[in-house]
Amino acid sequence: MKIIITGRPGVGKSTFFEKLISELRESNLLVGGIKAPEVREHGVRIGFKVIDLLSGEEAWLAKKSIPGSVRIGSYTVLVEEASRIIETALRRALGEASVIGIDEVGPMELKIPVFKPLLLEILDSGKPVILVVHYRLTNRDILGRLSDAEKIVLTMENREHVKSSTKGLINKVIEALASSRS
Ligand SMILES: Nc1nc2c(ncn2[C@@H]2O[C@H](COP(=O)(O)OP(=O)(O)OP(=O)(O)O)[C@@H](O)[C@H]2O)c(=O)[nH]1
Repeated sequence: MKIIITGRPGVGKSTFFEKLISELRESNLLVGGIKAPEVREHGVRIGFKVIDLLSGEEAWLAKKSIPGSVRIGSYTVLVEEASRIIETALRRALGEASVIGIDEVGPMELKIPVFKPLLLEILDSGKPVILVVHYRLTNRDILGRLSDAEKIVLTMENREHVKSSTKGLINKVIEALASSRS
C-alpha cells in the first residue's frame, strides 16, 4: 500500500501529509520516517530541517546563504548533519514502525547519499508508505516502484475536498496492515 502526494510548490502537500500522519497515530498506528519542514525567520524562509517522525530528533537539511558545495537553488544541503538523522530515522522506521512516512522525496533529500538506498528498501519492504513526492521527480528507480501507488495530485481547487476525505485512505492503510499480518 503506497500513497503518494504531489502537486505544485506551496499547494499544501506537507499540510495534508501531517494530517494523514496524525490520523494514523489516532488509530494507534506507529508511524516512522522523516519530514522536512521549512524554517522561517521574520517571515523569510532560511532553510529546512529534517525531523525523525519517531523520536522527534532534528537536524538542518539545508540552509540559505552559507558556504558549501552541495547546493539546491540558493540553499546549501548539509549532507553530513542531515545524513545522521535520515539514516537513523529510516532504519528505525523499517525496523519498528507500522507505517512509514517521508516528506519529501525531493532534490534536497536525494543529495543525501544514504537517502535513496533506504527509500528503495522501504518501497520494497511491503510496509504501508506515505510519500510526498516532488512534482518534478524523474528518478527511474524510485518512480518504477511507485507504479502501483495511490497517487494524489493536490491542486488549489481540490485540496480542501481531498483533505476532508481522508477516512478512506486511513481505512486502506489499516486493511493493508491487517492483511499483511494474517
Ligand atoms: N486555505 C488553505 N491553505 C492551505 C491548505 N493547505 C495548506 N495551506 C497553506 O498553504 C501554504 C503551503 O502549505 P504547505 O503544506 O507547506 O505546501 P507544500 O505543497 O508542502 O509546499 P512546498 O513543500 O514548499 O512545495 C501554508 O501556508 C499552508 O498553511 C488548505 O487546504 N487550505
